[in-house]
Amino acid sequence: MLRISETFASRQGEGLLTGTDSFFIRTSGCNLRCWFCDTPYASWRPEGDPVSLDALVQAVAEADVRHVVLTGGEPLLPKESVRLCAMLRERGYHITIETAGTIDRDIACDLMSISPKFRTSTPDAKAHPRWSALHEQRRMPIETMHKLIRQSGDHQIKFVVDNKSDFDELQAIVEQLDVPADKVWVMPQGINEDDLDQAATWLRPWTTEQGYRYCDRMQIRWYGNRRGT
Ligand SMILES: C[S@@+](CC[C@H](N)C(=O)[O-])C[C@H]1O[C@@H](n2cnc3c(N)ncnc32)[C@H](O)[C@@H]1O
Ligand SMILES: Nc1nc2[nH]cc(C(=O)O)c2c(=O)[nH]1
Ligand code: SF4
Ligand SMILES: [Mg+2]
Repeated sequence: MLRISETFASRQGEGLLTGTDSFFIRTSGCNLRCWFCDTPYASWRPEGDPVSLDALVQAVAEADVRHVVLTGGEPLLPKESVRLCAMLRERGYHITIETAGTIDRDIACDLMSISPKFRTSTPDAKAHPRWSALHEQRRMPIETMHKLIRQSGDHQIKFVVDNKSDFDELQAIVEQLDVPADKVWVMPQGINEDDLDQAATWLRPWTTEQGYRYCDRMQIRWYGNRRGT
């Protein structure tokens, strides 16, 4: 069983597979608490009931797509995700895992999409002292990220940039992960088109200068910031 906040058919809105029809499985629960989390119903206030792995495989079959995105919350937190991923791959699906990359699991997927969390994503220490400390302690286990990358067919590193002060940390992480520039995606923090358009004015040129790839959040442009899209 896996606690699930939502499943839905949509198009991948971010990164390498942008535009690809996909079935999304969103686990509930997260070991971090980014202040900007766009799915608080899977992190800060986790919702949803346990669903059997067989029922999830069945839901994927009914969706009639080849691509599955396992996201959350943090999909590597429940160990049952390893089995679900294996079951789906045995059936020939392409699996993307959207993860913050902080949990060490022996899991194989087709595209490991790691979104490392900067110090600026830590929640406010006064309002959330416990989660602020845990976020800081957990967010950057570089060796775990290396291992997740090694285990998967392909990978992308997708940074959420809130402001220019994130640039130095981004560069330091790219260096430590030792990934080529074309695996690095730079995505603006934002949950509406105005945020995205504003960020693009300063973030897109910087991204291009560095040789990285710019990651718009197309689902917001296609559907708005709505659940189940
Ligand atoms: C909700 S997270 C779930 C997977 C995993 N916990 C993670 O953070 O990678 C899915 C994706 O949304 C990104 N994200 C969450 N809130 C965001 C925001 N306000 N602006 C931009 N990206 C955001 C995350 O960085 C991640 O790439
Ligand atoms: N359309 C769409 N594309 C996405 N790519 C990553 C998502 C996520 O929340 O992990 C996501 C999502 O929630 N919707
Ligand atoms: S790690 Fe992902 S799911 Fe967890 S709080 Fe941060 S953005 Fe939300
Ligand atoms: Mg999302």
